[in-house]
Amino acid sequence: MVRPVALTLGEPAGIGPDIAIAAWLRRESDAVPPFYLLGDRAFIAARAKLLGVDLPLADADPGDVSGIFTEALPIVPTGHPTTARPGHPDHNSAAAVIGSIRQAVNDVVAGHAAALVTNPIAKSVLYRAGFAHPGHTEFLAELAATNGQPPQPVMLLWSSDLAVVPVTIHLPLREAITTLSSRMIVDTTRIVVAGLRTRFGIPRPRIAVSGLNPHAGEDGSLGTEDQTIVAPAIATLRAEGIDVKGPLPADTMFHEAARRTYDCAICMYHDQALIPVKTLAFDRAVNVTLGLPFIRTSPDHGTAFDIAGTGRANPSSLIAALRLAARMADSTHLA
Ligand SMILES: NC(=O)C1=CN([C@@H]2O[C@H](COP(=O)(O)OP(=O)(O)OC[C@H]3O[C@@H](n4cnc5c(N)ncnc54)[C@H](O)[C@@H]3O)[C@@H](O)[C@H]2O)C=CC1
Ligand SMILES: NCC(=O)COP(=O)(O)O
Repeated sequence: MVRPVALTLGEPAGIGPDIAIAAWLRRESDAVPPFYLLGDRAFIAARAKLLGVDLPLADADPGDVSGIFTEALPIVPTGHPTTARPGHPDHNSAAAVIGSIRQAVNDVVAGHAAALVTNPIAKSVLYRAGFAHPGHTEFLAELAATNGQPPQPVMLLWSSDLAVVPVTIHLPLREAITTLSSRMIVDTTRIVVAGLRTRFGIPRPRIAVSGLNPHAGEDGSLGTEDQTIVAPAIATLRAEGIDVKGPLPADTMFHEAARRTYDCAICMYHDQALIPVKTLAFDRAVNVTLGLPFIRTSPDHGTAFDIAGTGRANPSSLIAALRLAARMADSTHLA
């Protein structure tokens, strides 16, 4: 039996429901693997109606999904009635959003689902409801903790044009710079190399590490962190036999010819990594969390409140996330 992918509700006032519905409608044309949505059936039915879609829905258990998927979008109820209006986020939806994530993680950990795909959440809305984690990446690591110790999660943005990883993730830029350490770069890169080998079938990943400062510090005259933090991390990784180069000036490492020389770029902060990949591949890139004991992917974009409920949301990145999650779940033979 094919185990399905568990898809979370995400922020209900955003485009998550729209793209979930659109992905199911494209299940045949885009070879979308069987998935189920963890949410409120009446809410999904109302959004489909708003979008003008005649959508068959079926309440399901994860075990029933592969038999249902061709005929109806399977909904696994979470017990949280949801009433959000598109484009109008409300922190009262937080329990439904977080409940959906928790239940999906339980399903994956219990083996009922092959992988977890998350729809976008509005982080500031959840913060107002008391959510204490910067984003999914850190929350999922907390949920995966053993003996109170969360694994180090690594955010990989994957596309056929470019794969990038930010070493510091959801931090204010000032804090990202003071937090950055050689240890973080080394630990992150080790997790990336292991993930590319076991989940992506790249036996000897080629890694490019960016500098932090303009021109990677210009020999120390534009900042010393490239010499004192980044270069020693690269030396450590090289001594372990990892194919790694850098620190590379971040402004010149993403052009087409440069991209052909590496499999993944390790960057020092969020926007240094995400701007190039979202510019090159906004519709195709997938956010993957490495370092967890289960597979998690997500579309690269956010909640897009400006177009929720209008039918203009493009489901391509979600479809890529569903397909990649299923492919990664199939790749355990590479481990
Ligand atoms: N994995 C996650 O949960 C993520 C959540 N977010 C959250 O999303 C919220 C909004 O973030 P923004 O920076 O505005 O980014 P966004 O990605 O939601 O929107 C940026 C622009 O891209 C457009 N867009 C996004 N996805 C689209 C799609 N599938 N089809 C067509 N157009 C699309 C939007 O309409 C908007 O004009 C924030 O609260 C942020 O925290 C952002 C990124 C990832
Ligand atoms: N910009 C990427 C992003 O915010 C995704 O965060 P996460 O919710 O997947 O941790």
